[in-house]
Amino acid sequence: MASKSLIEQAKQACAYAAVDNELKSDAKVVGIGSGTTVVYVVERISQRTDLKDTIYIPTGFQSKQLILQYGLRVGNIDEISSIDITFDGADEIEPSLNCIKGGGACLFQEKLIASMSKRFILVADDRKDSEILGSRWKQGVPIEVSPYAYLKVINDLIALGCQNPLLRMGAPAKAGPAVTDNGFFIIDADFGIIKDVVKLEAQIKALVGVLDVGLFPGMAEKAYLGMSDGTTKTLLRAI
Ligand SMILES: O=C[C@H](O)[C@H](O)[C@H](O)COP(=O)(O)O
Repeated sequence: MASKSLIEQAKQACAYAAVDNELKSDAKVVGIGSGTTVVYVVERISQRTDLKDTIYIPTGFQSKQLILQYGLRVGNIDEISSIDITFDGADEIEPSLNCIKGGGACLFQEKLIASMSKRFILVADDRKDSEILGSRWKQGVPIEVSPYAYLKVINDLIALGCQNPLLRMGAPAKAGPAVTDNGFFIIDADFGIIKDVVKLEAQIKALVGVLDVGLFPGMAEKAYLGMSDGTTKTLLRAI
């Protein structure tokens, strides 16, 4: 069997460390994010024998399939009012743990689950480690929009200072735009270096037609970063 690339090893290391250190035996409800790094979170959880009664709340189709694939209990967001802890990936993380998410077109359900969680823990390899948002993730801020409103939102984003907002396309897997788990489109909006994350998030969220934006300010408590030398670095949000 081919050995894992260094990046995959880094993802696995940070995910395993996050689960080992943060997931306590008394956790009743656990949120599971989306993307390639949380696969290792679920893999590690499935190796535990002390979490028999725990239910797992997915953040989208991939996340739900992952929970089922590992034989864990899927919970329904309609049946719970709070989540003990959520693990999720990120596309860029700055030292204060503000982050960009949505590179894989999942962001609204992720933000919803994060907002219901007592603790929100990020797992990522060190390509996501950044001094300031917008300096490493160059694809732009992902924004989930109603298909009916996408052109109006693109024009609004230009008025907000985005040079070239792009409607994300589904090629080669799908002709036409990428469609999210909620039946919405994604616009990638490059705002360059983002100095005021809170303000930009509020401005974009206020646009009619926007479901949510992949800026997550002030939500994560801790980030586990898998480094290329095999170690894991932990970042803690200053409160
Ligand atoms: O849309 C996708 C999600 O926000 C992911 O959590 C994010 O893109 C990070 O994914 P990955 O762990 O694959 O880098």
